[in-house]
Amino acid sequence: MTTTETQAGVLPAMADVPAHGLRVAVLGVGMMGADHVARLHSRISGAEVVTVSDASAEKAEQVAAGVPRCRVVGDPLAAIADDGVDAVLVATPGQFHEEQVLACIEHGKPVLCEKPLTMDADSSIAVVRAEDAYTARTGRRLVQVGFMRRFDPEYAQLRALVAEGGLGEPLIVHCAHRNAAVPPHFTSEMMVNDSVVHEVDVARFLLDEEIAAVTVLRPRATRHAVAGQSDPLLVLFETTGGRLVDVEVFVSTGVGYEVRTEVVGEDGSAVIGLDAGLLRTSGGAAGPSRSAGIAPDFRVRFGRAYDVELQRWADAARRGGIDGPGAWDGYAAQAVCAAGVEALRTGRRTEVRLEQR
Ligand SMILES: NC(=O)c1ccc[n+]([C@@H]2O[C@H](COP(=O)([O-])OP(=O)(O)OC[C@H]3O[C@@H](n4cnc5c(N)ncnc54)[C@H](O)[C@@H]3O)[C@@H](O)[C@H]2O)c1
Ligand SMILES: O[C@H]1[C@H](O)[C@@H](O)[C@H](O)[C@@H](O)[C@H]1O
Repeated sequence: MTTTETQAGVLPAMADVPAHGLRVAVLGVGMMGADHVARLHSRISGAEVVTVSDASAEKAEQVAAGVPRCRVVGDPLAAIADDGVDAVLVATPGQFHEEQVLACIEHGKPVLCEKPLTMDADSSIAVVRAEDAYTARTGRRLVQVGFMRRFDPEYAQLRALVAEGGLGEPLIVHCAHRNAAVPPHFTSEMMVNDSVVHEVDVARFLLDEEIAAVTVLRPRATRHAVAGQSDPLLVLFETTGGRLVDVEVFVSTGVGYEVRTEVVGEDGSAVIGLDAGLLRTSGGAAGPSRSAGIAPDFRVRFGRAYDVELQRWADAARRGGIDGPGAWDGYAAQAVCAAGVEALRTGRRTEVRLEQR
């Protein structure tokens, strides 16, 4: 079974393509949503943001003011149901994704949902099933999950190298995922669910197989850790093909946004995410000379990936489909994270419970 979904085969006939640009509603215009609105408005062709919705009316008004003809709709479900909206981008906090994505399926609207698909594996599989029922009726897929690293040129190159056998059989993947800082409410569970979820998807994307078990180790914590948090963590995935993936997740480095991945194969290894010009990243708070070349956050490091992700999604959505990681990928990531949170709690190796596809 392949874990990489390409949806070109389920796109409808060209007759269904709207003559106008894709009219997008963006739900949640906080850090990511506002960034995506700006991106859709200024860098993505064939799409326009016609509606924004946010729990904070003030924030929504502020963002809408920057986009001609964009209106504010208070109720996100009304924005989804609106006939003047062709597709939806969900960038609300994770706990609202399930209801909003299910509403998109009900109204037959393509949706790009920021990660996580939902907050747990049970609700994610419910989304997979709802979309499957829609696909059985229409031949269309609607749900794309915002695992943007798949659209990053370095990750795409690494996957191509692995897929064409350039490293021989891949055996081990080493990952580092470091954030300069996180808000005070960011728990160790969130380090798994919100941060390591990207490595879950990267591992499935690079190796094209599922993750079978997760172990989480808690090394000595940094004195900068948020109260009650174990930071850093070392997370180990075992894949169904017997490969190992280790992830160092460290969210209070005080330095910058460092995301590295190295694949070690039988015939060589390849690493991405090494910022050219970087000499050292240690020594306390980031100063310009110490962190030269390191992106401050994901909006900078993955800016190009978000551009490609949204352009390809908008192009596919105009034809009524998706082009990227789908609901199953979102579900599989949640199932692995659930095992990760249990492994974090118990200190034991925990097997992933994945439904039959
Ligand atoms: N792909 C990535 O690299 C990446 C990076 C950061 C965040 N994210 C994801 O993007 C999503 C948003 O994260 P963020 O950092 O922008 O959060 P945020 O808190 O900055 O923004 C969320 C916004 O949603 C609004 N909101 C809350 N409940 C709502 C509701 N029911 N309906 C409409 N609006 C509502 C809030 O008022 C806020 O403006 C999360 O799912 C997060 O995991 C992804
Ligand atoms: O929600 C964010 C986001 O997903 C980033 O890409 C990740 O690096 C952060 O650790 C996480 O908190």
